[in-house]
Amino acid sequence: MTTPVTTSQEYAVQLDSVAKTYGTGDGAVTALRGVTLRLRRGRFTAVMGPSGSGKSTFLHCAAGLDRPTSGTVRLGDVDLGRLKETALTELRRSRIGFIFQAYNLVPSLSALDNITLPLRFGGQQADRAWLHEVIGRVGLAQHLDRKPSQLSGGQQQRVAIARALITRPEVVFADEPTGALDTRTGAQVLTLLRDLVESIGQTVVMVTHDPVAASHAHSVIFLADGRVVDEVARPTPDLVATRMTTLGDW
Ligand SMILES: Nc1ncnc2c1ncn2[C@@H]1O[C@H](COP(=O)(O)OP(=O)(O)OP(=O)(O)O)[C@@H](O)[C@H]1O
Repeated sequence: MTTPVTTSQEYAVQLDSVAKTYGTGDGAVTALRGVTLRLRRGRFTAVMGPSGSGKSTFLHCAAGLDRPTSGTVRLGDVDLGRLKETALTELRRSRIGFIFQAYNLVPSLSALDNITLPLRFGGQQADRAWLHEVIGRVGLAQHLDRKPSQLSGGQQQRVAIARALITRPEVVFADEPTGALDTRTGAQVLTLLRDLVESIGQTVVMVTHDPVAASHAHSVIFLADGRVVDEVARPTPDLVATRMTTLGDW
């Protein structure tokens, strides 16, 4: 019998005993209480949990936007806790993609300039072939000259997805990416994310409140009171909704 070799290459992100407390003394709030988690490469993982369960805190710590109070977060082989602030900023720009509920596009820039912004921040030129592929995948070829205000919500989120992909990041973190979209447009965005995982092997981690959104993922991790309490593979909306009702308000 051969023992499977577990290498860090198998996992895009690894959290070990991650705890996060905001504030000190009487006002201290503990948002994460020892989260240990491995996120496999090339998978679409959803993170769910009741309001206040620590989802945003988890995302911020896993993506290097915030530092845990204790424990370690690794992106591939890199221990984020060992990086100085400038190195962490550069890692976020070049190796992580972000998609937010509110799109977070620069209003004065065209769709094309928004998409290539992470490259320009790094003083890099766009790889023409990759830029072309990304624009094609998100279906924006006809709208590249438009400013965000001239685009629908779904189109703006597609710009944000293209921007997240342009540096070929190891992981894309999405925070309620369909929270501001109607059901149909939201479903299109989720299908696009899943297609990116299936076709180019993009690793995607998404925080959501929505069982239907979570059902587009390969698996769903459930948080409650700052802890991982369950994981469901091949989720369906019903399965996710049922699990959520046992976890409290959401
Ligand atoms: N900057 C902060 N300062 C103090 N407490 C915070 C801060 N950010 C979050 N918290 C607290 O940490 C806990 C977890 O918050 P977090 O935002 O991670 O939960 P969440 O699951 O994302 O919630 P929601 O679904 O409502 O967005 C909550 O009790 C929250 O009030």
